[in-house]
Amino acid sequence: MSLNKYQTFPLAKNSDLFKNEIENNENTNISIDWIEDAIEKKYIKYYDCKYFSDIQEIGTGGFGKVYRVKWKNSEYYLALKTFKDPDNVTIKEIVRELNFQRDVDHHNNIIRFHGISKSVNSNNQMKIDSLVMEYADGGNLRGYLKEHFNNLTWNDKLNMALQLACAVSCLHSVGQ
Ligand SMILES: Nc1ncnc2c1ncn2[C@@H]1O[C@H](COP(=O)(O)OP(=O)(O)OP(=O)(O)O)[C@@H](O)[C@H]1O
Repeated sequence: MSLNKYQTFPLAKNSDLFKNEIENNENTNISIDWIEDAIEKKYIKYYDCKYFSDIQEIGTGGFGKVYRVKWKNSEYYLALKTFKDPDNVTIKEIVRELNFQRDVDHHNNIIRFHGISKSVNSNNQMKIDSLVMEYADGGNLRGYLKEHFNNLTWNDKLNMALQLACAVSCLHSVGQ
């Protein structure tokens, strides 16, 4: 099964002006409204968590736990970056991450953003549960090098260094 990539955000809301407005605005509701609007217009794909199965914790990051899940009945794995109880700062970080993902989504060496899973909180307001990402099945680079370093040729190492430099250069080009 192949999942669509929703790379583009609403054009009118895609400008740097709007991006700054969102990121600098104290009002969290504007960020929430923006995400809800993008989901409604299908610029961001919404993943219903009832279709996640075979859920396995794979790591912990700055936002919260990261899980590997299967989507619907496919053999296809996704990574979920979850948020326990996103406060105002986290919600702004999520919007920042969404904008940032949009800018780098074309790059082969950067994990794809697929969408969002959400629920409703006690105030009947949308609550973002997780970012749904491409699952990297090769583990992290440190682990990979630990296990395989001695078997890598200079060509392999050069290729890896090139891919890393390419990805970092792309991140720098969008101000990260
Ligand atoms: N897409 C993914 N596929 C596979 N494993 C992942 C994926 N994303 C994260 N992980 C695992 O979860 C761990 C935490 O990832 P995460 O990106 O949340 O943390 P981070 O590196 O601290 O970044 P951030 O500061 O953005 O939260 C990683 O070290 C990795 O082992």
